Amino acid sequence: MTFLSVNVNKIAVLRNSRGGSEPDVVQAARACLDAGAHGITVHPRPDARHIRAADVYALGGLAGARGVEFNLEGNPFAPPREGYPGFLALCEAVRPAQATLVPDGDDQLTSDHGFDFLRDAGRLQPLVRQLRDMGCRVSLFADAWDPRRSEGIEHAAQIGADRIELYTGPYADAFDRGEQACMLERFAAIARRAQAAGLGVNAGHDLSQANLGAFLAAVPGVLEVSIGHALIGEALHAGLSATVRGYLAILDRAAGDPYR
Ligand SMILES: CC(=O)[C@@H](O)[C@H](O)COP(=O)(O)O
Ligand SMILES: NCC(=O)COP(=O)(O)O
Repeated sequence: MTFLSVNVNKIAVLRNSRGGSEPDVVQAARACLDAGAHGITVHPRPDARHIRAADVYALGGLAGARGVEFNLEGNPFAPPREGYPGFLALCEAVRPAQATLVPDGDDQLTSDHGFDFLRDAGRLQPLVRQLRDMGCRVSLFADAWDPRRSEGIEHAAQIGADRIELYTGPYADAFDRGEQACMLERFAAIARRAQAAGLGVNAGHDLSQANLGAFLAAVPGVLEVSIGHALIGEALHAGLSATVRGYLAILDRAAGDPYR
């Protein structure tokens, strides 16, 4: 069984667009867990464009109270700044069940590549150890489509990581073009190599109800998918009709009010 961890970054995007606290990320996370999601993911960015440190603390508390996995994603090399204490400091404070390290820069619109393990293993090793000492399972964001980056995937196991997370953005793009077959073969091959090295395999980025089934059918043993962007968009579409009907019911009641 593959676990679903819902990424609630996009709820915070909406909230921050108006200031204030609505829509509330903790309430959204609670709804996801009530519906059966296995965990909650957030990927706070140093510029606090969506998830803020306070959200991380609140969601960590919710996950702890509900006994579900909290997956905290981020770049461990990004320096702290005002409003962002740094990835390791956040992990120290909330002790997420899983820390997913992602090598992205502040200037990126979103995550778009995994680690180059041949190059990055040395500097990752002490961080992996620190996070494991905090009690976190450690997962490293990994490419499957770019042979140069996935070349040293076994190094992830050698430096003590528990899992990799396959960056599925290129798969989602290929799926949209109807050209996913060759991409799926590459993902399946890297997943098998990682598993042979003793690593668990997670996956995420741009997965959706349209492309998830084919991915899981082709790639063996995926332990967890973290999904946010498409899931929150799909949830908006799924909920729009009912919400509009709710407003119309209010207007109907008001029209029948003789004191109006
Ligand atoms: C690592 C990954 O693929 C996701 O965490 C993704 O980066 C979400 O981040 P944004 O919501 O900022 O795009
Ligand atoms: N790790 C991937 C994630 O958390 C969500 O990515 P996306 O579904 O928002 O693209």
